Amino acid sequence: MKPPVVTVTLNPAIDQTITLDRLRPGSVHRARAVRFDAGGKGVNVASCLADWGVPVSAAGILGKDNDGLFKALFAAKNIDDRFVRTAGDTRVNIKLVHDGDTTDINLPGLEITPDVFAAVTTSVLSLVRKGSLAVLAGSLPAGTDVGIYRELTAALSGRGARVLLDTSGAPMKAALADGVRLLPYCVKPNRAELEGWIGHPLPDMASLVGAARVLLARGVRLVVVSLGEEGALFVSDAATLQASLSAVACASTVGAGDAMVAGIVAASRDEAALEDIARLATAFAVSKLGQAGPNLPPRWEVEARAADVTIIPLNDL
Ligand SMILES: Nc1ncnc2c1ncn2[C@@H]1O[C@H](COP(=O)(O)OP(=O)(O)OP(=O)(O)O)[C@@H](O)[C@H]1O
Ligand SMILES: O=P(O)(O)OC[C@@]1(O)O[C@H](CO)[C@@H](O)[C@@H]1O
Repeated sequence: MKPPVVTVTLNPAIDQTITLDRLRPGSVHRARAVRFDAGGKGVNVASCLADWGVPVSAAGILGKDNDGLFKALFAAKNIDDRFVRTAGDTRVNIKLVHDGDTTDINLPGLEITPDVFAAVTTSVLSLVRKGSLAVLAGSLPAGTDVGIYRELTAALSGRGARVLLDTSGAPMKAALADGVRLLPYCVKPNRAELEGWIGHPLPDMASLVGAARVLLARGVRLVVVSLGEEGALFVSDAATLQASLSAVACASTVGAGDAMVAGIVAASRDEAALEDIARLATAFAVSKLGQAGPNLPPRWEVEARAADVTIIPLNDL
């Protein structure tokens, strides 16, 4: 049996997606539709993995007063619910879909006490073994020590798990700082997150690849830089390539990056080569764009898209 896959979401959210004809700041809007989805980056990754047929445990911290949507998602998709419950409500993040775009308003989240973090760490470590894939994704709840992803990465790597980190700002800096000994196997920043990490603009492919290679030199094995409609860069010691596919439909861009992480996990679990990781991750992301909520369409659709992905080698950059 393949080693277990676990996702960790320390700051999950209920996503309230509101569809507007157009957004005009300062005016009254009449919404066309609203929906609520259990979300947060690691929850979305788990949801897409479950759709693909990968058994997955979802861990992290949920407010016990409004966990109904999460329970329903986990039950419907057979996701192993390992969330620690704490007092209060999980945050509700607002996603405005308008003018062919999405505007996110993300709230800070619950205040978490150290004993809750200790319980999460114990639970996550009990779920992995050598070869496991562990996804650490999203922001941290208010007041959290920014080193928590660095510490979790070290503890998980010490158990032989491969860590995929998708975060931004100070927690990303702490986990990927010069001199940190145990780094994630994979990171998936978007352009703004990578610019924030390196500290200057990355206006073209050459500068993006250069920044990704700084991370490789530190010890990260796979760097994926997601670039919206330009696709994504996949950079490892073996090769550098850009993968893209036109989106046919866009129900919501929320969670496209998380679907991409799920595709990286699914392909890495099968020890796929870099080009196949890029194909599957891109197919997951573009397939999710056509779905409302953190969901994938049927497997055959995703497989057909994977075959259609355009791959451009950039080894010479
Ligand atoms: N308009 C688009 N056309 C084609 N592909 C897209 C488009 N938007 C997103 N994608 C695909 O989805 C991937 C992830 O999207 P994006 O770069 O927006 O991630 P992100 O910023 O991490 O998103 P989020 O945090 O909302 O999940 C891209 O690398 C690309 O493959
Ligand atoms: O505030 P964070 O943790 O950075 O991001 C949270 C979030 O925007 O990420 C997911 C999309 O990637 C959503 O489900 C959720 O609302």
